[in-house]
Amino acid sequence: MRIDVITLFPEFMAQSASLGVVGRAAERGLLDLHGWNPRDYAEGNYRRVDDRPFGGGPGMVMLIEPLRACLAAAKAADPTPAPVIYLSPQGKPLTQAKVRELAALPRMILLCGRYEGVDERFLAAEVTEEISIGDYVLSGGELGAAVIVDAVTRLQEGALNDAESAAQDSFEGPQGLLDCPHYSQPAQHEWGDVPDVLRSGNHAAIARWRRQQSLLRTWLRRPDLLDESQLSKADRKLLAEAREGVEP
Ligand SMILES: NC(=O)c1ccc(N[C@@H]2CC[C@@H](O)C2)nc1
Repeated sequence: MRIDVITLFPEFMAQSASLGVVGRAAERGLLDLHGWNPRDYAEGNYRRVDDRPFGGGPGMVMLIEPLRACLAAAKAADPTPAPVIYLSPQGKPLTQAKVRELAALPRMILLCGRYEGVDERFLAAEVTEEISIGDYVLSGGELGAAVIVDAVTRLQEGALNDAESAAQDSFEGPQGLLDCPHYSQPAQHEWGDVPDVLRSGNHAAIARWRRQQSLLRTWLRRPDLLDESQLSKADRKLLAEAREGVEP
């Protein structure tokens, strides 16, 4: 997958995509990441990318023309069509379903704003969709872009080996349940022992326990994610059994 990021801080994107699973995927050619800096496309000896807002008020607004030239350069670099996605608190909240949709694309262009934001006329003319990574304000869209790069890259075929299978992650299953608890060495510890079932070698029992824990945890922590009408008969039975004696 090719991802082009328009940002005043391309070095930030390069660094965040050089680590761990994403870094390895990039090395494997599963991610082709390019940074584009609007300042490189700003005219004049000050190379302005921002200016004061009409109507007054604090802060600065990113100008149309440097962004327009920068986006044109990114598009000219590769003929593959791509949605232009603007990161902002006014965007549609990012979900794993949206991540899966984006991960299936051959390419996307991520636009990261700074200051008070981008001239509305650029957004109206060039942006396909706005995405928010949560209901809070950041100083730039780069962290949102890094979140999207990470989330879509780990879903690329070959990015994760079996042990890291994405399917075990929260929100990954068909019902989008939270992940179950995980344990490793030591089996006994002053903070508690590993549940016996996990050491039983009984893979059916282990899978059942993990599913039950995911159902219970989702019910306790994120009931908004649990649509019981969508649960199988087996899952409803597991959840009922787990609920006994548990106060939400
Ligand atoms: N919640 C989010 O996804 C988010 C995205 C961007 C952002 N800040 C940038 C700076 C100026 C404007 O481009 C928007 N804050 C929050």
